[in-house]
Amino acid sequence: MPSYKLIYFNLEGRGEILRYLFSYSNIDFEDRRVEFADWPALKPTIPYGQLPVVEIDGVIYNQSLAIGRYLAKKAGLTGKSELDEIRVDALIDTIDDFFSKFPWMDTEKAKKEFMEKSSPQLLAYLEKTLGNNPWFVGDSATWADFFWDTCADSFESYVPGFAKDYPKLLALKERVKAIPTIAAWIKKRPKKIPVKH
Ligand SMILES: N[C@@H](CCC(=O)N[C@@H](CS)C(=O)NCC(=O)O)C(=O)O
Repeated sequence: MPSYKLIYFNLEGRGEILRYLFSYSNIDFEDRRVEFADWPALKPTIPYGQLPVVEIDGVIYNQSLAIGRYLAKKAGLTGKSELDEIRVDALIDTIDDFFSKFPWMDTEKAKKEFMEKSSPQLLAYLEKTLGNNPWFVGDSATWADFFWDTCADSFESYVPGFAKDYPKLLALKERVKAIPTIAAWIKKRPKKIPVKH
């Protein structure tokens, strides 16, 4: 088994999908959390100067979704057919587009306004895709379900209740969190630093 080290900030953010995927597959990984004060010195040593990265047997790989897809493939979480894989990737890319546009560093007001304006399109699409099924694609969980849960948790810490009108999407999050290996990870992970509102 290769040795895995995830390097990310002490946040859920873009690192948490990888922590979920490692945990789901019971793959041991070092969960290295970089302090913001140490980042300027570390940044030049990281390919493309951004986190997360994963070191596999001493070699650094970047881009969270490239790494996520590698782990999801190993776990059988990318979809059961080629067409299901398109559906899963489309969900991942759509949620990621939204995540990238979210004004993380802006004011609380700007975050709330962005959510009010832009989230209905995302949430309606996700709810329609889910329909009355337990998972977004096919009859079992995929990493798109996991990604929705981890990203929604990040949005929720800044704009509480942003998905309150979408009970099916909220129930999906609970379903992901109830998967035993994910539940075990959530129980042992470091507590989130509360966001000041
Ligand atoms: N597309 C990249 C985005 C990575 C990214 O934006 N990382 C941010 C944290 S979430 C970062 O490293 N910020 C610090 C910096 O750019 O100096 C990925 O998914 O890995």
